[in-house]
Amino acid sequence: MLEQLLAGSLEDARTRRQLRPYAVVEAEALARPAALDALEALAPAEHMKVIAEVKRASPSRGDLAEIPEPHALAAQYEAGGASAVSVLTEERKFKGSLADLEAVRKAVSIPVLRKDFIGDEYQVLEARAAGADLVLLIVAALPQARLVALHELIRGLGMTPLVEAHSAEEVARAVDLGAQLIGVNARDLRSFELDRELFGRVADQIPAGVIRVAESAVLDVADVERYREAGADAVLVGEALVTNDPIATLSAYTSV
Ligand SMILES: O=C(O)c1ccccc1NCC(=O)[C@H](O)[C@H](O)COP(=O)(O)O
Repeated sequence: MLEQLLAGSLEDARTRRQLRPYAVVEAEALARPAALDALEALAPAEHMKVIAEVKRASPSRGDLAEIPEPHALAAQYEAGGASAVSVLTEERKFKGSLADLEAVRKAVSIPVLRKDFIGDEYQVLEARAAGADLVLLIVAALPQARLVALHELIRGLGMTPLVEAHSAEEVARAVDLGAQLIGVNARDLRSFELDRELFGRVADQIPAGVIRVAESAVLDVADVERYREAGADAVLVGEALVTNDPIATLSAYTSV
């Protein structure tokens, strides 16, 4: 499934590129105001930080919420105390788009993450041109040389890579990259199986000074508390926010 998701996102990017060539998008990316400092926004603090996700659907859970106005949901996330907003821009299975990201960027003043299956430079430029401050890189999806190149490009454009791992070996690869923001995803993106204990097993591999994010299947305050005890600085939450009152849920999560 991960390979299909990456191939689909790359194919869709190639289609967009026919209409908006690389040089055009690059010029737009370079003309944007500077990206917001996501490392500052997500820096360890007294309480858990939350990256709140705009998520309509997913391969593992099907349709979750219609979200006709992603900008309005993102504004609620900011009002509720989120430190950053994640926008799923993958179109085929998550029903997202770059237009969602652009709308969210205009509505909030906290950092915005492009959450997609990123495999080439054009997608990174698109992210910056749309106003993203962070870009997701999934270790399992890419050979190390590709990760290094995309990590450097994201940083070179002033954005922050969120490097996502799902095993001790992938965390080691993220650390080797020099990632300053590492996410440990409880969801295996191939089988969709959830392992909420994984974060606790690998957290010590992440060096001091690197921000640790626990991702996926954070469904209640007890999950947030468990991740906090295991050393998470932030959680990335989708389903629980789009299927419940986002402000009340965020208020509870950010009190941990
Ligand atoms: O969510 C999925 O089913 C999924 C399947 C395959 C690849 C990625 C997938 N999700 C992306 C994410 O990482 C989550 O959207 C994010 O961590 C939030 O998860 P949740 O709070 O469980 O909605």
